[in-house]
Amino acid sequence: MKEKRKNMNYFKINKKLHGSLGDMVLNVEFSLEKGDFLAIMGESGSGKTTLLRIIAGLEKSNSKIIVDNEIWQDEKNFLPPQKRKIGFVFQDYALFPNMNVIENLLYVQKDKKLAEFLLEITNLKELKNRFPNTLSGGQKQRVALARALMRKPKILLMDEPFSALDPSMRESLQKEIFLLHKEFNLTTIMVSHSPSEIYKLSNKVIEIKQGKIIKNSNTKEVLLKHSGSAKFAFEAKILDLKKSDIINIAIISIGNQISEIVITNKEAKNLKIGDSVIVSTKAFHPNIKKIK
Ligand SMILES: Nc1ncnc2c1ncn2[C@@H]1O[C@H](COP(=O)(O)OP(=O)(O)OP(=O)(O)O)[C@@H](O)[C@H]1O
Repeated sequence: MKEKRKNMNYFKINKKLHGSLGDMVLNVEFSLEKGDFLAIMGESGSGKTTLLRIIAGLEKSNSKIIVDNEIWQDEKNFLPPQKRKIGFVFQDYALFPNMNVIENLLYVQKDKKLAEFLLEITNLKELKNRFPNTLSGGQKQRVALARALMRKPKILLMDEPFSALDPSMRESLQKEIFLLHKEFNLTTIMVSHSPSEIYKLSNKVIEIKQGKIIKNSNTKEVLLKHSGSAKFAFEAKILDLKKSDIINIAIISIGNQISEIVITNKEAKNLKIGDSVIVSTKAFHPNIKKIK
């Protein structure tokens, strides 16, 4: 893989991990252009968080990391975390509880002007003297984001940043992150389990399984992979299977929705509760009703 093109960021990550199924090797290689928004998906324990921590320099590993033509890590070099231009947003915010909002930002860098600017654009100005325990989840996550931007990062890392938020908070923060990513021309890497979030925010997706990349593509290609000739396709989970005299019904969950669908005898024989399935339809005239 070509690793030194201008504006290219190159990552070749290698680390032995003790996985739940025994030892496994996290071994992934990818490159990103400035301005890319990469989503990383994969089952629990596949190595996603460790990958972010290695890029941030928080874990020792046998890796090669080049960001904006600067070697952060290779066989001979290891740039410590505080020297890497990284912003890290964690799932649980990780704010300093004994510091108010603006102090949390200034701890990273004593640049009052930048801190005031970031508080302004993340709508936190009114809250700058408040302590984290008096803020809502969404507000805390916005502080974490503003703090991550204090370093003017070359790479913004986010580990499931919306998972602790309710759906409306999640949606407004997603919009904010999308705008900030564009405005600051960031290169962002986000771990996420949510296809809709990945679709809205990212332009590239990597899927990891047991430490290896099993898909690396642009977002639309990966997420619309099941469409084929079908018009709609959703990933769903079977919650229950019922059989009446004439028909078989599967109760499925799609995101936060639960639906009943009629299935054939043959399909019913192959399915059991808990299975993940693709439900697709060739409906040509969908009915769409606005609810909000
Ligand atoms: N420093 C380490 N040394 C050895 N093994 C590790 C280390 N850090 C994590 N692991 C193991 O590597 C595996 C992957 O962990 P990781 O947290 O990266 O997974 P993940 O994909 O982020 O999972 P989740 O989606 O549940 O957060 C786990 O089994 C974990 O116990």
